[in-house]
Order: sequence, then structure tokens, then C-alpha cells
Amino acid sequence: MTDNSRPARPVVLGQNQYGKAENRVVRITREGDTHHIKDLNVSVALSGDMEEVHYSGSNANVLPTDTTKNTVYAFAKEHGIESAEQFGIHLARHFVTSQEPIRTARVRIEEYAWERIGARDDGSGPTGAGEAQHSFVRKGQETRVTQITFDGDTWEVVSGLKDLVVLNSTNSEFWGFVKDKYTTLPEAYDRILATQVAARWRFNWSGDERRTPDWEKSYDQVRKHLLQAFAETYSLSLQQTLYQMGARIIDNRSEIDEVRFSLPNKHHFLVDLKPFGLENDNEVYYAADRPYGLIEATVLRDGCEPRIPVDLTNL
Ligand SMILES: O=c1[nH]c(=O)c2[nH]c(=O)[nH]c2[nH]1
Repeated sequence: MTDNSRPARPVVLGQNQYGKAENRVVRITREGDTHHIKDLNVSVALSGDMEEVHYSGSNANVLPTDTTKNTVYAFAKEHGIESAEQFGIHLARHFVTSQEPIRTARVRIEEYAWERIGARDDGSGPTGAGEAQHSFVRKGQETRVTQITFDGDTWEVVSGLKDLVVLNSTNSEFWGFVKDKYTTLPEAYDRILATQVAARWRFNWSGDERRTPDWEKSYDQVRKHLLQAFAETYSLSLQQTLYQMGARIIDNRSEIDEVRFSLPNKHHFLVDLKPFGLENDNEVYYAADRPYGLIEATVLRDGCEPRIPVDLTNL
């Protein structure tokens, strides 16, 4: 029997997914004159029973990507955006449970933070005197990210951040390393340590509504522990600092089993000022942008399986 819908060639379709990428959705919630803002970039990827559209062009199983876009905006209105994770969970569940051919939904979200103009520096506390009610300035720091995957059975929530730039102007050394005939790096006993943190952490949440983490609080706490560990670790290498940041998160956040980091070592080289008759007493540096050392590792709760992909650029 020949199957007309499938070309008689020694070729088969492999992994495939489709959806609308980078839906930029801004949701304003109004509490009287005080407004709240959530600013997301939502990418939906659906997969399942999609052989026919590839082999024969039949769209019978295809929910248009245009519809996935519309769903993102409609859900922002109907359900609001409490957190990126909650919003992604809602969308993933909707696509898998409402469309028979769709078996797995992966929702990736980037969140851009805004703060009230005039807000207290620590960003905490109620809207007080001097804080604008509806005027915001985009926070120039990190981008928050999350990825929700649901196959009708199993949930995986991996959240994280990227582009969080941090620097210690002391308490960092690097010495005692291997030296071969190509080694020229001088040992450093007081150097600048700087990096642009990309991190992902995996929740051990299984989909039980009664045990859903407080996603907003969890993010703030993970960020706090990560930054405190960076600041407080007397560093003998960026690798050691990375491990301390991960360990601090695993130790303090029971909802998280795995953290992966990708840390570019943003080298700061002392400038030779001798040609100008000047001493450089650890004061003037050249901030090199490339090449950079790239230090990457996963830190796990003991006994847990690593599941975050090694290459964070694909996440
Ligand atoms: O913290 C560091 N780790 C390294 O592995 C390394 N290699 C290097 O040249 N400088 C550094 N710094």
C-alpha cells in the first residue's frame, strides 16, 4: 500500500515545533490612580501530531500561529499577569488541553522590569510620597526569563536571568594555575572580578496547585542570594564564586533543585602607565570586551538529575 501523503523517498520528518515567537505584551493593571505594569516577550512553541502538514500540506491539525498570538493577548486581559511563570503555565495548559493534536507546549518568556519614577532605591515598600503612580523608568539591569514545558502530564519550569552585570573591585585573586610554555598570565593577588550573569534554575514543582511556589518571591530571593554570594565570596577563581552562588541558592530555596550558570569573565587588565612615568597602583584598568574566559557549570541538590541544557544560549 502506498501512502500518497508521504513522499516515497528515504526521508523522514524529525523533531518539529511551531508557534508565534516574541509576542510583546504589556499589561497595565489599574488600582484607582495607581497603575501596575507587566512587560513580557512571550514565545510559544507547540508540537504533537504535525506530520501531515509537513508531508502533504494538510492544515487540519494546525492551530494557526496567529491564534497563539491572539491567545497571549486575550489571556493577558482575561487572567492578568501575576508572574511570568503563572502566565506561562496558564498558556501551556490551555494549548495542550484544548487542542487534541497538540501534545507539548513550550512557553518562553522574557520579562522587562520597570520601576516607578521616584521610587525608593531599594524598590520595596508601598507607593509613597514622591513615587509616581503611572510613570515608570525601565530598569537597566537584568532580564528575567522563564520557560514552561507541559506535555499533558509532566511540568517543567525553568526560570532565570540574563545580563546581570556585577563587579567586585577587590577580594579576588587568581594564582597557582598550571603554567606551560605558552603561559604569560601574571598571578593576581588583588584583581577586579566582573561578570555578566546568565543563570537558569529548575523548580521541583510537579504541577500540584497546592504546592505552587510564590514565583515573584522566589525570583527576588534567588536574585538576592546570588548577588549576596557574589559580593561575600572571597574569590580565588570565578569557578569558586560560581559554585558559591549556586550553593547559596540550593541551600536557601527548597523549591529549586538545579542551577546552571554561564559566566563570562569580564577581564579588567591593569594598564601599563610606566611609559608616562606614572605608577599604576591597582587604579587604572583596561576593560576588555573580548576574548573573555567563559566559566559554565551546574550546581545541583545532591541526588537530583541535571536537566537544564548545557548551552544556555539555546534556552
Ligand atoms: O577566575 C578565573 N578562572 C580561570 O580559569 C581563569 N583563566 C584565566 O586566564 N583567568 C582566569 N580567572
